Formats: sequence, structure tokens, C-alpha cells
Amino acid sequence: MSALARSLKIALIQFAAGADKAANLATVKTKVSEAVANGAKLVVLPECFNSPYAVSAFPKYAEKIPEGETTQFLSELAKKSNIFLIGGSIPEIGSDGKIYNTNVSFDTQGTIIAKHRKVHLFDIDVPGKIRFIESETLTGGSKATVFDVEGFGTVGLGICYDIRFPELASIAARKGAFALLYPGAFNTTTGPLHWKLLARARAVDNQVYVITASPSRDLTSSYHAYGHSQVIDPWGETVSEAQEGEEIIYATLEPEKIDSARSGIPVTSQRRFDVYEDVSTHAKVSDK
Ligand SMILES: O=C(O)CCC(=O)C(=O)O
Repeated sequence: MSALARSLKIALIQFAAGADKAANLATVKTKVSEAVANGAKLVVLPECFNSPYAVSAFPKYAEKIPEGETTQFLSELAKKSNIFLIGGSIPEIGSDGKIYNTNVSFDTQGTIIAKHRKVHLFDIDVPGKIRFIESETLTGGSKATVFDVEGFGTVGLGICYDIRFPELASIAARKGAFALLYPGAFNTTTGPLHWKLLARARAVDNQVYVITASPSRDLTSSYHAYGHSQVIDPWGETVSEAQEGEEIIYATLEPEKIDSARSGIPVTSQRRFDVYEDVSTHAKVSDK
């Protein structure tokens, strides 16, 4: 049986969150209803869609999950819209008092099906170009996340910088994923060089769809997101790609695309775990 049971129409919502949380949630509501009207069954929001993407903002905007207003809002929206809703990420305050960059995702009943805390924090310093140290206010998660989209199949999920670490993607693929979802906010330094390269690499490594949802670029904010939300197929081809502004992009994921890649170039069944270890046997996988 194919990793994907049947065709799945998805939408990626690219918009820039500002300082006003209520306005950000109102934008999500409007754009999700547009995506639903256009037939999307699974909708993906970008990284940090309810707050500015800035280390100083994370503590101010952090909410509890599931008690916080954004979780409640997304749950109702998923249920009312009868969609699977992949809630990008939001700053979360954990029961340990630490702050995480966290995805929470929902099924068509509004029930939480996944919670992923960004595992690899975005701490980089490229002199003269970009310095961003998430660990100044955030703590990294400690689990890989793989979950079922009921009636369609299994997916893996990481947040932005997590895409640079192929191990998380391999774990999901070994567990039968048909797609890897990465809400992310690359920037105008690393985006042009690495955003598509990494998405295509993860797609071809694992013969899965790779879905990366970005904020749009806002030159008035301190962080200039790259935009270019995209859907890459298991052959490494771009199915759909946004530019840098506000946009909703769509794609229909097809089981045949996965099957043709896997039967034509059968790396998925040719792996030599007798020569190297399968990382997925060591992984802790999130149960929500
Ligand atoms: O890896 C990169 O270049 C960008 C990562 C990033 O922006 C993030 O993790 O939020």
C-alpha cells in the first residue's frame, strides 16, 4: 500500500504576524476560510504566526498549551472548517516555566494530534549578516514528532532550523511518513542559499513530499523572513512556490508520485542497515 492512502489537497498560508496577537489570529481565520473555500483539506500555518519572530517577544507572547487562547482558537477553527490544521508554531510556556517554540496541530474534530517543540534552536552568527540566538529565551524540545493524518497516512514535523538535521526526517520516513512538514522562517541571508536546497534534499533522501510554510517578508520588522513557502514532491520537483509577499499556495499530494519515485529509484528498500545504524531505532517520538 502506498504511504499516502489517497490524494490530499493542502494549502500553505504565508503572511506576516505583527505585534497585535488578536489581529494575527483574525488574519489566520480569514485566510483559512479562503483556503477551505478553495478545497484545502489540510492547512499549514507558518512559524511564529501569532507573535513577532524576535527573541525578546517570545516570553511576552508565550501561552500554555492546551489552555492558551491560540490553542483554543485553532481547535475551534479546525473543527468548524472540517480540516486538519497544522498550527505553524507559537511561543509556549511549559509547565516547567521554560519557553519553547512549539507546533500544535489538530484533526477535523479540533482534537490535538501533534505537539512538537522545536528541537534544534536557531543559534547562528554570520558576521555582518545575521545573528540570531533563540536560546537567549527559548529551550529546545527533546522529541521527534511523527503523527497520523487520519484517512491519509503518517507525517513527520519539524520547525524551521530542524530541517537542517536529516535525522529527524529519516526517523519520520522510517516510520512510514508520506510528507515532512516544516513551518519555518528562513531569512534573506540563508533563505536564498539553503531553503529550497534543504527541502529538496529532505524530499529526495526520503522520497516524501516536503512542505515548508514561511511568514511573508515584512521589511518594517527586525527579522526579514525569506517567504517562498513551497511544496516539493518526492522526486525533488517544486510543485508550488510562493514569492515573498502575502499569499496562499496550494498543492494536491498524489500517492502515485510517491510510488513512482520509490519504485523507479528504490533507495527506500535498498538501505543497508547491516552497514550503518537506522537512527529511528534510537529515537524518542512524540505522542503529542
Ligand atoms: O536555518 C536557517 O538558516 C534559518 C532557521 C530559522 O530561521 C529558524 O529556525 O527559525
